[in-house]
Parts: sequence; structure tokens; C-alpha cells
Amino acid sequence: MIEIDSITKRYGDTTVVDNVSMTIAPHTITVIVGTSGSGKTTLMRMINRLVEPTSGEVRIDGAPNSVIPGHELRRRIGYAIQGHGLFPHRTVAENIATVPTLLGWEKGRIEAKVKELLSLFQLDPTAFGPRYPHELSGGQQQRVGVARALAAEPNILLMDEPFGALDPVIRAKAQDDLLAIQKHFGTTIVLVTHDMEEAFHLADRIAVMDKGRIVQHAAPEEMLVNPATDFVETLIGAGERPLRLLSIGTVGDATENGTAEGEPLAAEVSQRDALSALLWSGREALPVVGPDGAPIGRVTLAGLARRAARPQ
Ligand SMILES: Nc1ncnc2c1ncn2[C@@H]1O[C@H](COP(=O)(O)OP(=O)(O)OP(=O)(O)O)[C@@H](O)[C@H]1O
Repeated sequence: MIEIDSITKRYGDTTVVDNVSMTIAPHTITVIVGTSGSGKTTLMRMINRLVEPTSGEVRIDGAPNSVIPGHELRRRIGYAIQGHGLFPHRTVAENIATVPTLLGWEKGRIEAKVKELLSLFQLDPTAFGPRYPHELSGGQQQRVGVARALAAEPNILLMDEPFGALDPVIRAKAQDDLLAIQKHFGTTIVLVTHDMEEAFHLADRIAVMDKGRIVQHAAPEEMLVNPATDFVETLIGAGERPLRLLSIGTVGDATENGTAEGEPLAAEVSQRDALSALLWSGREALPVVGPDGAPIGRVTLAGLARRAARPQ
């Protein structure tokens, strides 16, 4: 658990983060959004002490981060940034091995970890391990950046606009990879983004920052239904609300009894994607299949329309 307790950061007379308190539950994804310059990066960097607070404290599993030795902080908290920050003169394998090497892991354990992570990110260890960063595409470099941040098996991963530079297709893939990896390792993730679509896709909780303060910290559904301020409402995009509600839920949650004709949808697909498929196919209903490909029911236009409507 990460407890941010009355934390403030000032540069001269300017207060950049203003008395923020927030508790982040283990094994969850918290996404920080807000206008440019609202203090998102500064707040996040006070968790791993890349920025020292002016006042207040951050506790990690109950211990103030100011008393946790640097090497332990680096092991427990991974950090991935936009542009990935890979070392250009080190191979992919050496890049991923950076923190485990600093921590003195034995060679065999490091090699096994590098292999495991490259495989998890769908990069063949034999082909990609010996390459240098400039021999990879932007999307591949970004995956190596996240793999490196995860190498020392951190409980916590901080991510600052990690997918900002990626094109929409690779970005969607990277987000899904991240969700799968978060499930696999149970990592607690704090991620800063400008992209509300990304926030709603990834977040268990969203924190909205405005002028150094958290104006709302809530589950995505709660924020959509009850935005705390006009600013939150504007940021969410009031016109997008029904579609955002659908993007949070899966087809599995919207499956009804019955059968339907047409191309089946997987239960884990978002309801928003299901709506899209229904509209595109011109059908009122499509079949839904479980993980084993067996039919489990159907999803209907009418059912999705009910789910997209303002909850009563
Ligand atoms: N080292 C510093 N010295 C002085 N001011 C700083 C320093 N670092 C950040 N700031 C200021 O603090 C404010 C918040 O910066 P921060 O990077 O946290 O915002 P942000 O919400 O992450 O912005 P963006 O979305 O544009 O990345 C900005 O006005 C910035 O200019």
C-alpha cells in the first residue's frame, strides 16, 4: 500500500503539489490525469523520491519512504517513462538486467529473468536480447523500457506517459500487455497520462489533478456518474460518458441468455468494442464465446443501450 499523506512541493514561491493525500491499494492501477503543469509528474516522483517533498510524507507498506534505503526503494519501485530512456550502448538484455546487476543478483538468475520478461512482452529472447536499442522499433523499445522497470520484481511500478509516443494500434496493444502483466505479477501501478481513453481503459481508480490538488480520486464508474467538479466533467468529456461507461465493462458482464447469428465476440472484449461490432454488422445481437471458444450467450444492442444510459 502507498499512503500519500499531506504532501506538498514548492519551488520558491510556487506551490506545485498542494497538500495532497491519497491512499493507493496494493495490486491496483491508479491513473493520474489532469491539465499540463498540474503537478502529476511531481506527485508521482515523490513516491520514489526522485523529488523530495517540501512537507508531508509518503509511506510504503507503512514505512516512510524517507527511511527506506535507496537500493531497496529501487528494487521495490520500478520506473518507466515516455521515450523509455534505454541505455543506447547496452544491449536489450543488458538494459533489462540493469537493476538486478546493481543489486548483485547471480548471473543465472539475471539471465532467467531477462528471458522471462522478453517472452512475456512477446520478444524472442534469442533474437532481441543481443540487439541494441536503435535496432528496435519504437514500440519494441517501449516494451523493453517497461520490462527493464519490472526486472527486479518491484511491488510498485511508476509510469510517466509510458505510451505517449506510440501510434494508436501499438498503444492499444501495449495497454493490453500492461493489464496482462499487472495480473501476472500483481504489481501496484501508478500511471500518469493525458489520454482519458487510456485512463478509463486501465484504471481501477482515477485521480484528477488541477493546480496541484487532487479534485477527485474515484473508481472510473463513480467519476462518470458523479463528477466532483465542472473541471472533472470537462476532462471526462461529458459527450463521451455513455461510451466510456461501456469501455469499462466487458461483454462477459453484459451477456444475456439466448443465441444469435454472426461473428462471435469474446467475453473479455469491452462492451464498447461489442457496440462497435454490433453497429458495424447491422445486427441486433451477436453470440458471445468463453475463453474455450464455447458459446455462453449473446450480447444485444438493446442491452448495451441500457448499460450506456445514466444509472438511476
Ligand atoms: N525542478 C523544478 N523547478 C521549478 N519548477 C518545476 C520543477 N519541476 C516542475 N516544476 C513546475 O511544476 C509544475 C508541475 O510540473 P509537473 O511536471 O509535475 O506537471 P505535470 O502535471 O506532470 O505536467 P505535464 O502534463 O505537462 O507533464 C510545472 O509548472 C513545472 O514548471
